[in-house]
Amino acid sequence: MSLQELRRQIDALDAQILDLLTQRAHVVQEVGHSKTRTQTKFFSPERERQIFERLEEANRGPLPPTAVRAIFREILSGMRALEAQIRVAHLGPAGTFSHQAALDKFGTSSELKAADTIPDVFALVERGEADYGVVPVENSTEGIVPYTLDMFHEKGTRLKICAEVYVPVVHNLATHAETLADIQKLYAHPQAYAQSRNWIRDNIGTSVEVVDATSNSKAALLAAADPTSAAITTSIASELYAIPLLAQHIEDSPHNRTRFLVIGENEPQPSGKDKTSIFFSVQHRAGSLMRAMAAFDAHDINLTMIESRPTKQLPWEYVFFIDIQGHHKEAQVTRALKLLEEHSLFVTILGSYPEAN
Ligand SMILES: O=C(O)C(=O)C[C@]1(C(=O)O)C=C[C@@H](O)C=C1
Repeated sequence: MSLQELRRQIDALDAQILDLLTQRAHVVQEVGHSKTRTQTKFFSPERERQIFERLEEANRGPLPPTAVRAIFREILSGMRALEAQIRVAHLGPAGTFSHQAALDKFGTSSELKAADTIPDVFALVERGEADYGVVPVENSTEGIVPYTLDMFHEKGTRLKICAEVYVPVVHNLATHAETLADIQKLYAHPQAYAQSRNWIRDNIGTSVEVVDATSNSKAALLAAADPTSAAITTSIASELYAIPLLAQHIEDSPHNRTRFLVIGENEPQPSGKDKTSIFFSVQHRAGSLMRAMAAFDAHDINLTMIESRPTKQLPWEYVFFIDIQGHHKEAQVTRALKLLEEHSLFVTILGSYPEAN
């Protein structure tokens, strides 16, 4: 078949896709009206999880699952915006992994706002200036982000966790220099540098001057102004500051990822595959933590994270953060949490939300 004929087929298919999207958009507008009447949250992470899961099962290729996901992430973002403009605060500045996490969850049709600190992200949502917030909570190689956990027990936020997102930690080398040999200065956030140290040593050498930057995004901004310098940065920051990527995936560990939480006033219903985050405290006595934790074993509940934080009220007293599989409305989880309560000073549920696909 000629190129012209193949392109005619593509045009006809595009017209059908657009027609179907328009039909879908009309249905979503009706959902939006019904949600306005019943005062239901427009963002429904449990429903979105089911949509992605169904698409993944139905996909027979040749489009890879990541491509189907990316396409539908944007479709859902556009559809959601027909119901309401969703405002999302994330840890800034723009161009960082938190920005990437917010885009991965909400797509480009949402209104994103960069906040200076993790407490600022919470404050924007608490004051109603954003509908949701996106904050980092743990990294697979560096461990937890204490500032985020402390917002729950120390600062006592009323916000709930309503979704989670995992973002692979991908570092790139952005520069206006033509070759690696032309690079004299390297701007990098200390963590990004530490995570790309071997690549830098093997490819740029040890004589390059390394200058600390406060974020991956700031590194790109600084390097964009000087063609003899480079930055370790994210692909969105390289787009944002129009500085080309000379090398991609310079991170030393390909398995490093960061988990982000979406916080808001939304309490998703069970999706079929959920997580529940809680924190609790036990008496400062031998065996009390073990007796409390036995609740999960007794009800066959799987733990995906456990972390302790000092109470900061009395020295050497701790609160425990735990993520379990299941939704707190599911009978087995309800029973386990009741048993946990019997052996704890207090138990606070931070939210039940769909597990990231
Ligand atoms: O099913 C819903 O609750 C909708 O609002 C529709 C829809 C969609 O486009 O499919 C849009 C936004 C929600 O987050 C989930 C799904």
